Amino acid sequence: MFLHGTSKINSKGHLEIGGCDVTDLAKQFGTPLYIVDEELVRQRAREFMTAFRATGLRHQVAYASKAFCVMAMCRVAEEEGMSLDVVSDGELYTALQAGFPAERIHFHGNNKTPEEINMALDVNIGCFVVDNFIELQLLNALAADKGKTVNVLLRITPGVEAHTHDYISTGQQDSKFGFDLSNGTAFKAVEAAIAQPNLKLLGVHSHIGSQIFEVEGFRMAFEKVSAFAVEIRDKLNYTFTVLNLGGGFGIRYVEGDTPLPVATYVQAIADAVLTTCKGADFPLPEIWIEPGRSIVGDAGTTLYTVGTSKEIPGVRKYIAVDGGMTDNPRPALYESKYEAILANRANDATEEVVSVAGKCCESGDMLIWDLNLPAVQSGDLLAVFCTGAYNYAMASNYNRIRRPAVVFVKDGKADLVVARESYKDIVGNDLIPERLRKQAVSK
Ligand SMILES: Cc1ncc(COP(=O)(O)O)c(C=O)c1O
Ligand SMILES: N[C@@H](CCCC[NH3+])C(=O)O
Repeated sequence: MFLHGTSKINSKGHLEIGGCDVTDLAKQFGTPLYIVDEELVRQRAREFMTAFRATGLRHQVAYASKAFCVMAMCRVAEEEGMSLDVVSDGELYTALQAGFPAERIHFHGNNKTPEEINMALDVNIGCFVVDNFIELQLLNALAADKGKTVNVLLRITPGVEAHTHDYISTGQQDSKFGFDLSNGTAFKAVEAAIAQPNLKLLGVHSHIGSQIFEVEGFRMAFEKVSAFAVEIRDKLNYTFTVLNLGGGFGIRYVEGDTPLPVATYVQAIADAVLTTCKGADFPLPEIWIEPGRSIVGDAGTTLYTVGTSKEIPGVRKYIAVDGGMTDNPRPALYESKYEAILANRANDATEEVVSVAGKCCESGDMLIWDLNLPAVQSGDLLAVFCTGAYNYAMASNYNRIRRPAVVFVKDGKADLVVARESYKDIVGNDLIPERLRKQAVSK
């Protein structure tokens, strides 16, 4: 059994995270429950910050809040000295409500609306990562209306395919994101950006994908990006001061996943920066990165209560938990794999192989196939590990299932940071038009 961060099995044979016995957490907060090991989040953030400091490069580590965006997490990101990457008005609003400094926020997205751009302009966010020509014009016009000049990076697709699931790989040429480097579009975008009076072009951004286990993709992306920076300097006499290499640093979900230590990724990036810039006599740029999953992924655990089971002799045994694809859509979307244990009987010997189903009315609502567990009983607690990234963030109300609560645990204390949705929340935005109300009454 692989335990992350502060997780351990206590003397009662129960899973404990952040000094809290999860069986107590289940009693106090109910299940399903997202449990976040705050210390591990902070540790991951510090690994990036420390590794960058050691390189001597000017840098920003921007937490990609899409991975898990709640106000408490924004507070932790700020306290750890990170910047913040947001991709929507909702994420921006969350960050601002949490008091995150606007000047450390970077705004991403391939279809930012005028309302979103205005909202970000009004609070003077640090940087827009511009994705396309329409946005370039729109941003300049809206900034001009407000008499402002804004920092921008241009998102380019460097033509590097990271080895990961197709749906989460973004740096290849055939992608909805960014300006294509290889066909000259990125060059035209730089010319267009420089010509806009209300935009200050800092440099370019590239993101090659997610859950990446090797440094080669980052190195290749940097080589392409830096060669582009040199080309721009030589042809347009314009020098980029920022290069952003995005996120995508992999984590260990299951046995066989082999992430590199954070310092290895960072050192490889720094080596590429130093060598290339020296070779091209290019002034050292500020390096930005945007880790999401690698900050919060392994710090999250989802706790479920087992309910029913179904055995099909000679085929398999299903056990069903009180959540599923509504709180973790990743297995259904990407065939993602997870490890799990019985949190209330963690020392019991494994006795059976079960497949873990959710409670949605959907055959594809499976969390884990073929998991070794002790003989499972109704009422057991199942802890699924590594659910900190893209779980709460991608949760839905399908089947009108209420989104679970989130607790931060640390030093034996559990703090509720997101309350479980209520029935009221479920119908909170519903309205019954007068004519239907009458019908309902007359039935
Ligand atoms: C532009 C950008 N930056 C950062 C991230 C964060 O990626 P990850 O969570 O894999 O670090 C993503 C998502 O993949 C992204 O699209
Ligand atoms: N949502 C993806 C990662 C983000 C991909 C897009 N930037 C996942 O759960 O793995």
